[in-house]
Amino acid sequence: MEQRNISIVLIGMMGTGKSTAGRWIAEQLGYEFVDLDHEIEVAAGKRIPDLFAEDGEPAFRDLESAVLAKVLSCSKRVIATGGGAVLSESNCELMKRQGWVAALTAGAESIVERVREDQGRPLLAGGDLELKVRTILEERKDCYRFADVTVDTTGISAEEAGRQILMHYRV
Ligand SMILES: Nc1ncnc2c1ncn2[C@@H]1O[C@H](COP(=O)(O)OP(=O)(O)O)[C@@H](O)[C@H]1O
Ligand SMILES: O=C(O)C1=C[C@@H](OP(=O)(O)O)[C@@H](O)[C@H](O)C1
Ligand SMILES: [Mg+2]
Repeated sequence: MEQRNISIVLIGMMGTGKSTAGRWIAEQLGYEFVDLDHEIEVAAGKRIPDLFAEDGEPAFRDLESAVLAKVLSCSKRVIATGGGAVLSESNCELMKRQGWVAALTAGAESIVERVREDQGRPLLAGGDLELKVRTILEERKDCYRFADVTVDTTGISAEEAGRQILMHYRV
């Protein structure tokens, strides 16, 4: 597929700025912005915390995979995935085959600051936030390596992260 039309898929830990940078990149390119979490909420008819609480994480993951396959069927999209979409190997294979994949990273302290006020992430709810962030970062540290490009967002704005991704995409 011609790289200039291929959909951009953003992966990375919660709070690395996938949704924020993704929306900005889509605006710059005139591509459609798709937030996978939003599409999952529409498909489920409920918010993500309710989906986790009422149906469980496995049900969320199944829906995540189904919605991912659907949104990857079109080019000229910027797709912000959820941080755990990479936990399924078949999801990763699909992203790699159907999209151009950019991974966002950030240090644990930055992530904690960014997600602290947001109650929308059930995996980070309750207890010691920093410990949860560090544990999940460690558990998933190898899951984002398959990306075509990786951008560290620590200390830079979401817009600057988007700019760096676009520079690589346009090459
Ligand atoms: N590069 C950045 N620097 C500072 N804050 C950011 C940055 N990117 C995103 N944010 C903020 O961090 C929070 C989480 O961003 P979000 O885009 O939802 O991340 P993700 O989709 O990766 O979980 C939001 O409040 C957002 O405004
Ligand atoms: O990392 C994860 O497992 C998750 C990340 C969230 O998306 P963001 O990465 O956009 O926060 C959302 O999909 C859900 O709460 C689970
Ligand atoms: Mg997001």
